[in-house]
Formats: sequence, C-alpha cells, structure tokens
Amino acid sequence: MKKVAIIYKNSDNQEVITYLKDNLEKIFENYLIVENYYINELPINYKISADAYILTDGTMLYPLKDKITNYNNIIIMHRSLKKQPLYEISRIPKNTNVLVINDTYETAVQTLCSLYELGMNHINLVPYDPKDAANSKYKDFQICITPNEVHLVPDYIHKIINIGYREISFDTLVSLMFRLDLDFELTNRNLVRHIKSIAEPDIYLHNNYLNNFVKNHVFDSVINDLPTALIITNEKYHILFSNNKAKVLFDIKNTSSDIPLSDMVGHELFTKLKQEITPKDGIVFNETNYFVEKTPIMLMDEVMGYYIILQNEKDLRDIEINARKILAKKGLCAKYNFSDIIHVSPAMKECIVTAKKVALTDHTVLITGESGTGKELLAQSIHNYSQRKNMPFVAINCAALPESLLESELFGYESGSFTGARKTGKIGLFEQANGGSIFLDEIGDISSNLQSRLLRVLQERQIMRIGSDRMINIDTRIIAATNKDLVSEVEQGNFRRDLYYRLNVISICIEPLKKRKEDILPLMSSFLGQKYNQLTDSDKDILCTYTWPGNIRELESAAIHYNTLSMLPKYLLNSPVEPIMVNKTISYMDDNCIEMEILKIIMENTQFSHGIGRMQLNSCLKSLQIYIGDASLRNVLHGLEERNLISICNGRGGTRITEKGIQKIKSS
Ligand SMILES: Nc1ncnc2c1ncn2[C@@H]1O[C@H](COP(=O)(O)OP(=O)(O)OP(=O)(O)O)[C@@H](O)[C@H]1O
Repeated sequence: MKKVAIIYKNSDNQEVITYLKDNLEKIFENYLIVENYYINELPINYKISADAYILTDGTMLYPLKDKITNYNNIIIMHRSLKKQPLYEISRIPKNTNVLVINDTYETAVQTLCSLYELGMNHINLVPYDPKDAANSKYKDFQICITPNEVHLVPDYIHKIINIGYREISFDTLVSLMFRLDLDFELTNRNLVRHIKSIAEPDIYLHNNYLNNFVKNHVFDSVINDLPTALIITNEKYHILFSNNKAKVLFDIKNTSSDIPLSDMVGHELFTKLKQEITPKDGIVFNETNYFVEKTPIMLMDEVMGYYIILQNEKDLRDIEINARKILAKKGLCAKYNFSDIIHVSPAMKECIVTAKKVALTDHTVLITGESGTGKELLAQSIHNYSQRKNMPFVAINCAALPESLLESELFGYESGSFTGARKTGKIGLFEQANGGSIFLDEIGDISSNLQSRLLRVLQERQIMRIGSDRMINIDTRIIAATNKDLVSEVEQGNFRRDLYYRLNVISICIEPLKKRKEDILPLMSSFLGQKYNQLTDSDKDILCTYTWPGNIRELESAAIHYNTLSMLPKYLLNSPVEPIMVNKTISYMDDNCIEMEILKIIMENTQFSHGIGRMQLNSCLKSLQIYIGDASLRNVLHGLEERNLISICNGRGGTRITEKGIQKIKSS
C-alpha cells in the first residue's frame, strides 16, 4: 500500500480536508492511505515521509523545501467543479452580478476562475472576501455561488447556488496514479466514474482518457476471454503477454512479463514454435492436438516479437458443429454426405468421383437425372465436401413456385417494392446462401424472364434486389438440377442456349435406377435394416426386375410398405411392366441389348409374305432366357416401329424388319 501526504497551509477548513481525503481514498480504495499535514503545525526539522506529496497550493513548495524527502513525487492539487450545478448557473440571466463566496478571498478567486474556464462568462462573477464582509460594495448582490460555504453567505443574498465542495481534478488523479504505479483495473474504473461527475475545461484530456480506457478495457476482456491461447513474445521469445487460456494451458502463474517462453512450454514445444510455422500447423501438447499460428511483429524491417495462437482442435470442431446447428435451425444446412449415397454400380461410382473433384472447385454444376434418382442428395454431398461446408446450403424447387414469387424468393426485394411486400424488405436466397451454395432444383422449369436474370447472376456474380438499383456482390456456388432434357429444351426454344452453356460447366448425369440395378438390393437393405433378411428370393427378383419409374424415392416407399406390412406393394407383384432378365441371375441386360436381340429375331423370321407374331417372338426370347412380359414387349416394338426399324402389320401379317433395321443390326 502506498502512502500519500496531502499538505495544507493550516487545518482551518476541516470539512474540506476530510472531504478531499475521503475523495482520494474512495478512488484508490485499498491501494493507498492518505495522511494530512499542515505546514503551520510541522515541527522545525520534521521530514514528511510518503510515496507522493500533494500540495494544495503551488506557493507551498518553498516552505516545504526541507521537509520533503522526494521532490520528484510532488503533485500540485487542482480542483474541479461538479457538473450538476453548472446547469443552474447557466440559466442565470446574462450580465447578472453574482458573488462567489468561499472560505477565503483566494479560494473564491480560484472558484471564480474555474467557473469562467468552464464557460460561465455570461454573468459578472465577483470574488467575496470574508474578511471584508461589512464592505458595502457587496450589498447590491442578490445571487451568490458557493462551494458549500453557506454559513459565510450574507443575509441580503436572495438566492444561493451551492455547487458543493470542489473535487480533486482529473489531471491530479491521473498524475498520482501513474507516479505510484496504480494503473489497475479498479482504479481506472473508479476514475471513469469520477470523471463523469466533474466538469473540466480540458474536455480532450477527458475524452482521450475515456476512449483509451474503453479501448483497453474491451481489448483486455476480448483477448483474455478468447477461446484460443494467445502469447505475445519479444524477439528473444520472452513472454510479454499471455491471455487467460494460455496461462491455464502452460501454467503461467507469474504475471510479470519477460519470462522465457521455453520455461513455460518445455523444450520440445519451444523448438517447434521457434521454427517457421505454416498456417494451421498441428502440434500435440499434453496429449491434445492444437493448431498453431505464429506471426512476427514487425517494425520497419525488424522483427520485434511474435504472437502465437494455439487453438484446440476439438474446440474448433465444436465451433463447426455449433455453426452447423445454427444453420440447420434456419433450414440452411446440407444433411447428406457422399458416404450417404448407397451404391455399388459403376455408373454411380463414376458420378461420385466427378462430384468429389468438382466439389473442390467453385464451378457451377448441372446435375441431370430422372425424378427421385438422388440429385439433391448429390448436391448436398458436393456442398458438404467443399470448402463452403460450414456456410449455408439453400435449396429451392424452381417448379414449385409461380414466377413472381420465385423471383422475389431468389433475389429478395427492397421495402415496399410491390403490393404485399414486407415493410422491412426481404433478403433473397442468393444472398442467404452467400459464402455457401444454392441448389436450384428443376431449373428446366424457370420462365424466360428468370432465365435472363439467372444468366446475369452467373455472368456477373452480382444480384439486384427487386425494387433496388444497387448491385450486390455474391459469392454463392450454384448447383442446378433438372429431370428435363435441357438440350432438347434448348432446341425447342424453351431454354436459353447461353444459360444452358453457363450452367453446363460440369454436368453430372445420374442414371435411372433401372439402368443401375446393382444398386437396388443394397439400397433396399439400407432402407429395411434387419428386416431385409426376411425378403425371399422371389421378392428380390421382383425388386430387381421392376423398372422403378419413381427411382429411389419409389424404392423407399416400397421399403416402408414392406417394413409395415411385411409384404411388397401389390402393384409390384402385378406390375404390367414385366421383368426383363437374363439367366435369372442378378445381372441384367440393358434396354439397348434387348432391343437388338428382338430386332435380330424379327430379321431371322421375316419372310416375303409375313413377319413374326408377338407370341412367337416371346417364345424365341425365352429360348434365349430373356423373359419379357407382353406389355413390355409391345412397348419395345412400338419404339422400334417409331424409329422405322420394323413394320408391324395387323392380323396375321406380323412384324417384319425394315431396311433401316437391317442396317442397324449390321452396324451394331
Ligand atoms: N443412392 C442413394 N442412397 C440413399 N438414398 C438415396 C439415394 N439416392 C436417392 N436417395 C433418397 O431418395 C430420395 C430422393 O432423392 P432426391 O430428392 O435427392 O432425388 P432428386 O433426383 O433430387 O428428386 P427430384 O428430381 O424429384 O427432386 C431421398 O430421400 C434420398 O435420400
């Protein structure tokens, strides 16, 4: 604890003396004790021993010449007025004569000067001399200002403005704080409180101090409460600062700086930290993984020190999980990963290989495939495999909304831009997905107006809200999907060619389930779990031979049916679309091979006068162990006829090969 001596000329005004002592002790709390000394009472050879001396008047320096041990720590006390009463003084009418009454003429002059310094110069202030109280020159005054010396106010004064005892000025307190090394959080906080109650002419000093206090306070608490350990060292790796996390991690108890870092972190880690560290290098300390970053602190070309950040790998992962939870709550999160895509087929494998490659870039992706083949699943997996995985994933089905609504959903709008628009305006999905990905499902269904707006987004990477004239930059990866044949849509003039080229940067086509039958049973097994073992061979045959027009979505429904009722849906059993299979094994011919086999049989059986009937054709197929139902066969024949490969005659004429059909067989 430090000792401060406040030195007065005499002990006449005990109330002020007590007030100032209390004032000082209140601000510095337990860090100092105050003792009062009065020059007129000091014995001749007495030496005042203290850490700092506060003189209430500069003229006291001379008489104190031999009584003070350390001249460097003398501070002349300045005084300040309280803020509150100044308002009342400012309302006194202009040019009014006002008496300033204090315990002495000198202190009255000091108070008067303080008032003028604070801008109270609209009134005529006159210092009062208590020793000359009878002087008639004071008799005309009706108003007085006094710092708590009400008992000295003469009777003829009508209005007394008591401004209370003057406080110790801010500069006096700051000077004391620095000289005695009392720059602590607590003293600073008390000083800030004190500043707020006093009025001082040097407002810049106040504001500077306050701003610095706020800045330091914020920096301190932010840096100390950081979830990462932070150490600042000098160029010799001596610790200058360590935040709370670093103190706990390395058991840094000594608060004084300049401790060698090696003493705290051990030789092994110190050697690593001294080396060049690439961003996010990993180290192990106390069996925990940390990512380390080391940045030199430069002054001109010289390294002055380093700041080192260590981040617990698990904390990082937790942050990631939390961020995902928040996005998930808002529905802006991709759930699926590539590992969720169940497949064994080479076709799907190839899709995933391509998708993984493209995920690591920011290119636009176009996913095509029939409905329910897993386009959204693939889109989500691409997002989650990309650098953007912790940012939003926004999906929208472009076919589900009318054009105007889709436009406002995608681009957002400014407040009041159309009837029914929200007052606050609305942020569009492109903006919401900023930093992440947007999945535009059923892109083939958007109107020509939206096609041109989308083209602009793809080209400029900027959007403009409806009703706004301001372009907003967006950093959103676009993944589009469609079950339409976009090439033929372009040919028919339904889809802009330029937009198609912009979208079709990398395209991934997911085959329908009927073309990757190997995936059916693994998918079913995953949907059914344990119950899969109850499927009979015949059930499996049915599953594998059905053509699944609804693809995996339909397969999922069939699994739910089986799970609930322990049987496959009836429509599968009685399906008009009969199985097409070879050798009853789970290896299947694709539609093209079957067509070719049928074409060959028709050619072999085409005579001048007649062709081959369906019954005969089917038995020929069976002899080749190709089993195909009548409805399916009719479909295939119809397709071949449409392409002029065969001709079908009614009645006994049967089906015959055409010249084009023969050419097709020859060229196969
Ligand atoms: N390979 C797969 N493994 C596991 N589940 C899958 C697979 N493919 C699709 N699914 C599931 O099938 C359902 C349909 O998939 P998804 O919505 O991704 O298809 P889509 O092609 O986007 O359909 P649409 O074109 O109708 O929007 C989803 O429940 C999805 O999880």
